[in-house]
Amino acid sequence: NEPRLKYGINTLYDLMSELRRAFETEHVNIQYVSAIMAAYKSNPREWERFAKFDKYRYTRNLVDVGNGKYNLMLLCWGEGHGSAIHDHANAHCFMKMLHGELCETRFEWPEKEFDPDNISEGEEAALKEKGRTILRQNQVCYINDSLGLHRVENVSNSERAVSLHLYCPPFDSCSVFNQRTGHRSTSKVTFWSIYGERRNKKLMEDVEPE
Ligand SMILES: O=C(O)CCSS
Ligand SMILES: [Fe+2]
Repeated sequence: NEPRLKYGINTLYDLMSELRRAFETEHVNIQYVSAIMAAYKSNPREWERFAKFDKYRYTRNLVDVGNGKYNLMLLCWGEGHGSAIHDHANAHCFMKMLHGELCETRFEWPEKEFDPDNISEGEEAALKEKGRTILRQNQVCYINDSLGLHRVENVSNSERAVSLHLYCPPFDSCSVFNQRTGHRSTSKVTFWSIYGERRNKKLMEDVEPE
């Protein structure tokens, strides 16, 4: 199902329908999905209706449930907002920059299970950093658990950032890690808005595929 790419991905709608086609089969073609997402040139007029910012932390705004195969969402990062160090719950994670820049820092998995009686003191942290990348507009980044953990942050103190994330299969919780101790805990992930609507808490849980 690659021929469509030669006609280009002109709108967010094109991108969403091409992604639906790309995920029709069980096999996830990482190169092809990355190429489609890279081919879309960000146009704020197409995605600003999903872009909701919160003063204190980044927001997750559901755009499409992809026939139940994946979640496509817009993440809105105020100045200085960042994620915890996290894994991706055995799912594929594709991330495309739509506005501003984000800094991605990757980490190795903790070598040993967290031992509360033996927390490594001193500056050597339990999670080894293994690289830092500045993601710029329209760039696509891919990660899955076999590639390690990461933290994503908007390090700018003057510019907000918006990124488009696709998780396949969808998940509603992941693991978060303490960089110094390697302690792992589970974090539920929620949506600030659904299909552009800010809904009350109750409705957040029961999102049915469109
Ligand atoms: O989905 C999240 O909240 C993590 C954003 S970085 S992939
Ligand atoms: Fe992530």
